[in-house]
Amino acid sequence: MVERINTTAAMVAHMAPSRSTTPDQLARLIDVHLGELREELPNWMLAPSPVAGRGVFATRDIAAGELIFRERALVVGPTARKGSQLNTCVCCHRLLGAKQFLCPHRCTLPVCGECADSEAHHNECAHFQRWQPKDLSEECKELSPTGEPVDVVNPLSLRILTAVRVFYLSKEQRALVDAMQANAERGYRQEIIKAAQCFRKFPTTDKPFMDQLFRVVGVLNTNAFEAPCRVDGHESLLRGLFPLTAIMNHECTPNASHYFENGRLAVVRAARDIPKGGEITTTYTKILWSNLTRGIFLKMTKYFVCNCDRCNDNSENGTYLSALFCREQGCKGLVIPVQTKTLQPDWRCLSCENVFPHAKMARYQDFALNTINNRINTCSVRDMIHFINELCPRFCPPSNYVLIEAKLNVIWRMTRIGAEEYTPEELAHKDRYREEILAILHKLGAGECTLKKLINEEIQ
Ligand SMILES: C[S@@+](CC[C@H](N)C(=O)[O-])C[C@H]1O[C@@H](n2cnc3c(N)ncnc32)[C@H](O)[C@@H]1O
Repeated sequence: MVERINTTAAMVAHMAPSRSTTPDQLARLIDVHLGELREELPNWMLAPSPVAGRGVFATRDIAAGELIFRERALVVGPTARKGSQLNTCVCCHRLLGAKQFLCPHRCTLPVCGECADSEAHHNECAHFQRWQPKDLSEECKELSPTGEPVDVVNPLSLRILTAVRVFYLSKEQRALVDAMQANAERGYRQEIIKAAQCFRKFPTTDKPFMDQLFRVVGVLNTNAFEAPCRVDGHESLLRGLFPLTAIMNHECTPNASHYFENGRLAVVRAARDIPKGGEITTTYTKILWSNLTRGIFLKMTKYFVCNCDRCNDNSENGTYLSALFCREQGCKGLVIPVQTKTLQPDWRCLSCENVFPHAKMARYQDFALNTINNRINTCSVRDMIHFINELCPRFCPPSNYVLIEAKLNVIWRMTRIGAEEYTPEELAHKDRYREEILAILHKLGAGECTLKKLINEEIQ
């Protein structure tokens, strides 16, 4: 039975923080959370990490491909990202009708008829009602071409739902949330301030509650994953907190890979052999991104600078994923960043040895990125293959990560269910792209990573 909490004060009292969770307490909370998914003798353990904070470590040798753990989400909710279909039930994640899909109890959350009266929706429904959401449907009536009322969801209030759900977890589950790292980032406050504007009675003056909420949102932004979920053919992205998966620290070519089953189960496997005592790592970025792109992403979204071997090698294990063409007239050499420990390096040509300032090369990289991404968004697969093979080589070296990602996009589109028929020549290009990407993953030492599995098993 879900506990019913009726006032903000009761929620806060129920959510009292335990500031200093010891490693033993954290391990116990994780065990309780794993429940029957916890192995009797796990091949992992939690320990302080030389990389950052706590980490996950191998208790014995683990072979590549071996299962490390499976974990159910502690809490999930809608990501409500740009481009998400907001008319998706917040409980069962089914696609709802296009016009009327909001909860009949006027909490303004999109929910199906069955879930509207379910135990799972009860607390959050009452909670949103108490905050008195502003009803956008009335204001946006004129947007409907027929003048009929059309339900409208504010993505900002929808995104706060995962945080609200944290307040209704059990005491031990909330102690686990409280034991997780929360980066203190001012941008996270904006998320709450903007959400507050969607309600008439958001308790903005209730400092203890707001402090709790800021911390919960900090925990979510530091640790939550975007986990794909498919229900009746409808795909949505869930914002899911998987505490054990989240405790794994980042490495740009990690020794473990994680994937999600229907948004609610995380599965972690060894990508390479991991020796007893070794830290088990995962990646917070895309594996094919260049050093600079990963560095900027980690700095801007996770607030740290990675210092792994791959980040410290400006040839990027010989993959030259950052490389651009030399800007010197007549030279078609490859230019790569010189220094590795800065996000604004000088760039040097491997042929003529000329050095270029970062600003110039960053503009060139942006041009390549925008040109290729514009094509991806607007071109058919057939035109994309022509563009990649005939036009890209004029301005972008074949090793550049943007071009590699474009090839991955072509493979992906060609193997989608319901994709059109392709000529033998087009299929041969697809196979060549596959081989190229597998060779890059091999050079990176990525082992049995998720992308390799995807390329070999699903997008052949
Ligand atoms: C999801 S937490 C990882 C678990 C964290 N170590 C803990 O003790 O809870 C993500 C945070 O861990 C730290 N972190 C993870 N990988 C790192 C790395 N390779 N280098 C530096 N900091 C890292 C960063 O502060 C990052 O924002």
